[in-house]
Amino acid sequence: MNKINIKFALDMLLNNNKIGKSDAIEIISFVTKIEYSEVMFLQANALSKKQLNQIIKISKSVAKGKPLAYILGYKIFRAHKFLVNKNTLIPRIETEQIVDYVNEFINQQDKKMDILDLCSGSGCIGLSIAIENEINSLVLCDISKKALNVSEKNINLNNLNNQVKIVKSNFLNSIIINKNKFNILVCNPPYIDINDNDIDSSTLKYEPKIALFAEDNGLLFYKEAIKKIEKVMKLDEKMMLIFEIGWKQKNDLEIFLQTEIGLKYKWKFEKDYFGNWRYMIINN
Ligand SMILES: C[S@@+](CC[C@H](N)C(=O)[O-])C[C@H]1O[C@@H](n2cnc3c(N)ncnc32)[C@H](O)[C@@H]1O
Repeated sequence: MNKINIKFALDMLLNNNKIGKSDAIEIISFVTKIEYSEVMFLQANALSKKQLNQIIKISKSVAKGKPLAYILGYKIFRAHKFLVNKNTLIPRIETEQIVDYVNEFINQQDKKMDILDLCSGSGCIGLSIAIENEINSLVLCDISKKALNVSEKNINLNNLNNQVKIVKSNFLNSIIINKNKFNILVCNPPYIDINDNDIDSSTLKYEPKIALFAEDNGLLFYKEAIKKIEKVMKLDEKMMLIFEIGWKQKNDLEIFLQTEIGLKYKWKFEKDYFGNWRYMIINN
């Protein structure tokens, strides 16, 4: 048996303490073009010298702190492939759960929904919803033209051109000017306090600052969206807003919700799978 095989490369990658098992399989799949789900069954397959060198090069870059998604040029999110580059945040596993809440809401409705993904980045949230449901329309909205270019590629990759539109906007400005209204608003805005020093060094070095930081202790975008509910949501139909939040932000947001919307709408907070407060959901 050829010693330079997939098993050899997997063992080598797993010796790199920055690479977990699923990333190691993803690297092998990327280099060999073997489906992710097949890699573990084909461990005896030989690797060429070129493939092994490519795997070693990727492993070294990851060891230096470069995020694997930026090296490969994509990230798997809810089993869907999304292209990413240095202009888009890398989709996070916590964010996947937003789509579960939206899917549940959509399943309870008898009409197709109009959806806004605000601060859309790669488009991973909105496009996952469009892939997993029958929707009426989806708008991806971001201030970064470069991020929108990536999301456009992701629309094409998933054959969603008919339902999805892209809008470049400073938060809700263009949406409000165009008088667009939605049943569902999903939003994972920048929410790290600009004075927060406790940020993963790789995130800080490689990911776009514009995707990370927000003023007002990181609360600026939530407050703006909550104040504008009447202007962007279809209030005479069933509606839902769902935001990803920082794990320390629930109390401050609760106080803001009490003063800003009181009993006008229902709201709740939910924890992610790691036990952190992570989602703010507002309904009529
Ligand atoms: C935390 S990232 C989220 C990206 C993607 N939705 C996700 O979950 O992976 C925040 C996004 O907000 C965008 N953004 C920052 N400031 C904005 C603004 N004023 N208006 C619209 N989008 C903004 C950034 O360009 C970035 O793509």
